[in-house]
Amino acid sequence: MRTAYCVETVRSAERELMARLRDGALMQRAAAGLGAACAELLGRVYGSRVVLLVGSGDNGGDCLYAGARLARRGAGVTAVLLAPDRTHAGGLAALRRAGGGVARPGTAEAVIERADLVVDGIVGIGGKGGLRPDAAALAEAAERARAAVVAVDLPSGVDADTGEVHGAAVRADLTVTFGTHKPGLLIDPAREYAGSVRLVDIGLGPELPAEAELEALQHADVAALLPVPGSESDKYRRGVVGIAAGSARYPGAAVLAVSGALRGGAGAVRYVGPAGDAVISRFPETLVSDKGPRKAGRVQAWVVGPGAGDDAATVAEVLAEDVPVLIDADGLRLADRDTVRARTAPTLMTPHAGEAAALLGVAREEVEGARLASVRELAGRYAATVLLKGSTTLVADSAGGPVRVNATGTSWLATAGSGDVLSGLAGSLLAAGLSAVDAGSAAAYLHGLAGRFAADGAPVGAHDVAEAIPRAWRDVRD
Ligand SMILES: NC(=O)C1=CN([C@@H]2O[C@H](COP(=O)(O)OP(=O)(O)OC[C@H]3O[C@@H](n4cnc5c(N)ncnc54)[C@H](O)[C@@H]3O)[C@@H](O)[C@H]2O)[C@@H](O)CC1
Ligand SMILES: [K+]
Repeated sequence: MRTAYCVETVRSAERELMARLRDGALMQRAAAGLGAACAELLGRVYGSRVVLLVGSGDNGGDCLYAGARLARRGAGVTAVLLAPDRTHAGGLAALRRAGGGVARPGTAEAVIERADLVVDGIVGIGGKGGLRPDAAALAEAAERARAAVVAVDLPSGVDADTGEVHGAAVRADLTVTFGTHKPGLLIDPAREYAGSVRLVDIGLGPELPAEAELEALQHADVAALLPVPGSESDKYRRGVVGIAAGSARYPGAAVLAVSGALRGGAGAVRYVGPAGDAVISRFPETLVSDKGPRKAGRVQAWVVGPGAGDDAATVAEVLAEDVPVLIDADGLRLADRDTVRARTAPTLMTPHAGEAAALLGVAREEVEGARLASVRELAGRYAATVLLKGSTTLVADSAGGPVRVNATGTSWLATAGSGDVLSGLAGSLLAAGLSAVDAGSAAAYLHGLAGRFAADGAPVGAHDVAEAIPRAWRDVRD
């Protein structure tokens, strides 16, 4: 499991740890890890040109000490100081002792333009809001330059706790972060600014609380969640998932939701709705019923909404069932909020940013720019588990606990019907007995991986993604 902690938690863990260490020890650990990562990126340190962008806090201190390490190995290191009178004194002295220098006023842009590597120590977890104009100018110069950019702890200008980016921020190729990931490094849009992320252990682990603010499942975590039939299993014990989806106008949504559900681990898939013929001709193993959800027979979890058009009655009927329900697509618009809130069985809602924006009454860009706040707000409003789809999918539960973030997705997944496959897959995992948070995050993980396998660098259709789910499943369990 990859975990991320907010600034406040990091600060208090650091205080605990620093109380037991000599002054400056943590910064030396950070600088050693940072220096090593920079050296690796440079390949040849001797003779390389390194420019340090140095703000007035400890982030600048890390940067200066790492720069001193590179200077001792023969790099030409120049520091650009944003606030010369408030620069970390120890770090600057170390850089000078190692043979590094400070850029003369007015030469910053020229120095950056000639650099092989720019190290961004403008601001770290002490940052507030978008970069100030003088810092923003340096970030822009670094973006224009051909140099590789390494961010210290965080790309300067991104919000560590939320992943929001307000105004200019540094675009890094690599971010070297200390002690723990910060939520912003795993959530878009900030994640994109971070490039690849390397975590340097500075001994913070034992001081961090057991429960993180954000979690990202890895292969082993997903493998442990996936249901495996035992020798005594029959289809009912493995779970029956009901799919109430599709309409005369959108029969394909039903087919795709069923295609995801068949690969999700439930023992049987029951389909209810007007697209029965289309479903059965593609997937003859589906149990098809035209009697409506209540009379469909045994179901351990329902998926309602994909391609549902305006069929509010079916949505209401499903929500009245006392089993886990996944609401997607049209169902999100048709579901009555108070009814969802009053449910005692789990509810998992799976909006994309546009659907989430409609439910929240804000613009789509607002949701995309503040994904963490949006998913939490929706979970609270509906007293449900909410999976917000996107380049970094988030899953939040109204009861609190860590928000899950999924990063296996690929932009090739932004294709019609891909969400229907996900809802079937997640519904199937719900029927197999996973909690709403686990079902949502394991489904997002498998779906993302399946998308990568199916796409392999080329456009794919949603049915290709569904067909690649077994491969994703095997890959995770290997
Ligand atoms: N606290 C610790 O134990 C450790 C901290 N470390 C480093 O220290 C950093 C935190 O240091 P600080 O608390 O000094 O804070 P920072 O260095 O992150 O930022 C504070 C400085 O940035 C300026 N600033 C804030 N917002 C700005 C903006 N929007 N535009 C331009 N300038 C802005 C402030 O005026 C202040 O001088 C971490 O990110 C990490 O790099 C590491 O050395 C490891 C140990
Ligand atoms: K930084």
